Amino acid sequence: MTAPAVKLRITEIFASIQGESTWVGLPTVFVRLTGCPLRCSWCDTAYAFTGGENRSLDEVLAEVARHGLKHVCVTGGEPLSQKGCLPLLSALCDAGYAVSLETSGALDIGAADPRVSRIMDLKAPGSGEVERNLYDNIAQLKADDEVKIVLANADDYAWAKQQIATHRLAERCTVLLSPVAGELDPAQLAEWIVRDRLPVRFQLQLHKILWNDARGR
Ligand SMILES: C[S@@+](CC[C@H](N)C(=O)[O-])C[C@H]1O[C@@H](n2cnc3c(N)ncnc32)[C@H](O)[C@@H]1O
Ligand SMILES: Nc1nc2[nH]cc(C(=O)O)c2c(=O)[nH]1
Ligand code: SF4
Ligand SMILES: [Mg+2]
Repeated sequence: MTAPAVKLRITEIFASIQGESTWVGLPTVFVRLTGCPLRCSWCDTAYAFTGGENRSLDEVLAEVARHGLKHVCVTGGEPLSQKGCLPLLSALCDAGYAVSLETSGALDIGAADPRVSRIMDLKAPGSGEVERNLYDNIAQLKADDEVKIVLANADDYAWAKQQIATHRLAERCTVLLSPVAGELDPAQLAEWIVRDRLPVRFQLQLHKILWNDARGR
């Protein structure tokens, strides 16, 4: 009996410079899956909540291959909200790509192919989705995963400090602190991090510096 066809709903596939995580700066193919069960107040990708096109796994792999890059970032929307995301991740790894997964932290990361670098958000209160954090994910984090906390204000920063200490996040993997574009002054966040000697990596969304909020960049 042949395996059922893998279905994927895709918003966009594009080549750009990785703008986030420790992979920042690398030419990368982005595969943006459609749909998300969360509605973070500051989400910069609401256009991926709906729409998209049905694509087969083979069609997606062929389009990724046409870009001729080594790095692939599977994102969304919330990619793990589609069952097809898991076989997509494994097929990309089997094809020899270096794969990262951008995920909200609200869904179980445990079934993702262990070769994938999971860039997992921990939603701060300013997102309006702090209740959705799935704390069981933390014990599953590997050294090549990353936790990203996007901060909208000083309260979010205080919350992040508490989370980092309580869950000893920096002992597990890289912790990224990222300011909400247009809400928290990046320089202010950088000064807090240095002042408090936080064991984190400050991040700015590089692609927004290059191309503002353009889609498909
Ligand atoms: C669009 S989300 C898609 C992946 C997944 N749904 C998630 O939330 O991690 C990709 C990344 O962009 C971040 N992000 C979304 N809107 C942002 C904003 N306005 N400022 C800074 N980061 C933002 C998210 O926190 C997440 O780390
Ligand atoms: N250039 C670029 N880098 C990114 N890294 C993570 C992104 C995302 O939307 O998940 C993203 C994105 O949308 N564009
Ligand atoms: S989980 Fe990700 S895609 Fe969904 S609303 Fe939040 S930032 Fe946007
Ligand atoms: Mg983005």
